[in-house]
Amino acid sequence: MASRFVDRAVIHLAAGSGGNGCASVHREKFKPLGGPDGGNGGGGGDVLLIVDPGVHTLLDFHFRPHARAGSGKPGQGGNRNGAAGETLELRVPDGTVVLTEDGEVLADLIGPGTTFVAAKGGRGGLGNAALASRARKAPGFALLGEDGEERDLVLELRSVADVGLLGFPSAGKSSLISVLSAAKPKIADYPFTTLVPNLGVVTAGDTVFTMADVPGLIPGASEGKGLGLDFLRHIERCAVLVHVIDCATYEQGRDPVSDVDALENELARYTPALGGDLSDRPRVVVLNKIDVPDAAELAEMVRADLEARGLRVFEISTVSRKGLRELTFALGEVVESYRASLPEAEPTKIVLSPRAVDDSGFTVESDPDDPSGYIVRGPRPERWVRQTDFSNDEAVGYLADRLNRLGVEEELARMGAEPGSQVSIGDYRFDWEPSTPGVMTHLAGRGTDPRLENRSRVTASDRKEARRVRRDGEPEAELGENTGD
Ligand SMILES: Nc1nc2c(ncn2[C@@H]2O[C@H](COP(=O)(O)OP(=O)(O)OP(=O)(O)O)[C@@H](O)[C@H]2O)c(=O)[nH]1
Ligand SMILES: [Mg+2]
Repeated sequence: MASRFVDRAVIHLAAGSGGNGCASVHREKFKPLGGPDGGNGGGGGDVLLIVDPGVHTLLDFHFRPHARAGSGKPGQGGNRNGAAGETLELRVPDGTVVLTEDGEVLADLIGPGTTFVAAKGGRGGLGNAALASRARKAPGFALLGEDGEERDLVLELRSVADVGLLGFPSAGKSSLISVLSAAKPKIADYPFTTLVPNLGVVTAGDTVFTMADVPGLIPGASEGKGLGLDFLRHIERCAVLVHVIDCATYEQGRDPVSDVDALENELARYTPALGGDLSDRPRVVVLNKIDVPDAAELAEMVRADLEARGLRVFEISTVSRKGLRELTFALGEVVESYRASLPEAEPTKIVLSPRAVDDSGFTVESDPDDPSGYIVRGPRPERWVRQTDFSNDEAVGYLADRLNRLGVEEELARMGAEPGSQVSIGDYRFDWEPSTPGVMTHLAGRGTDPRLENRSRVTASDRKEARRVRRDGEPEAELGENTGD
């Protein structure tokens, strides 16, 4: 069969990069150096996964496993900020579980509209206007935009249904859902007809419940045989498990009791990724195909054996429709009492993001590969390094100021770093040149565009501005210290 199972997909996502900030100096006739006016780069677009009730499989992701959100535009002179990159919204079916490639569950997406930020767009870099401060009146640099996050994720579909039908291939699971609900799944006399779960809505008096027909199970499924685990995933969310047993099979070594044993054995060996335990789910046994005389006889024979195990047993035929009404109402009752036993439902989480919020910490360690080297780790130092244009001395000086303020220099000194020691942060390596804490921030040279150096005395334009402020009450560009954290 050429069909592929489409309830699992590996996807490769790239969020948009942030645009670079702009370093620009305002120019006007008679006022050639009017101050920094470089705008900020736009933020990169996120990649979002959003539950859409109109989407039922992960098929699209098989054909298009790569997705990229839009990048932010660079800032421009005249205080123009770059446009933000476009967010990419990927539509996934209800019940999609998001995992890392190592199998760690990141999110379980249930309920229409539930959204998961799968890859975060890079921040835009601040322009030199936003970087200006009292100590750094006209920065001759801007920050670089950050790369967007790139992630490889696994999507798995776990149907959200009240009742899960399980059974050997060709037992009649799809037939059963087709006679109990409006669902019209493919039914055929070859095994593994069903490759994706079919969902049906069943009405039993006042009770309405959903039923999932899942691919056929064979012994060894829990080790991946047949459709294996692809099948077993779907029952994780089902409140009630129904064994659909083919009483008319002539296959060697099979009979209703050993079929139930085989199914139970696979269930027992399966470890639900979402936690919990399948052994406590209520079970019902359906003996199918009793329109066939031999099957009816066999069903009658094994009923007592199965009931002795505490199982509720129903004899049915999806062809003659015998026993269907009784089965439907019994399932409705089991579903109702299971629902009543559940703790209060958690409200649907609308936006899920697994990332930690606190990014303020950092560590300094000696470099195992370099006896005189040190490695600085931490979200902020690493981000600041990525934002730095190393071809610009002023930008490098600004980075040093930031690291110093965070206490990185102090910690390096405490760890025994000396001038010239190799320090690695993220993908970058530096020769460490310690600055004396407290002194650097007063160095006028750093962070000031050399073209503006003679502005340390009060100029005509300063006086003019002061007059304007007295008149209008508002400075033209009073910029606080903005570090772009
Ligand atoms: N005689 C008889 N045949 C049935 C009955 N129910 C289903 N069948 C037949 O059994 C075969 C398999 O039925 P399906 O409903 O496709 O079985 P399934 O369990 O969904 O099979 P897979 O999807 O392959 O796992 C088909 O040829 C059906 O017509 C029944 O009550 N009586
Ligand atoms: Mg089927």
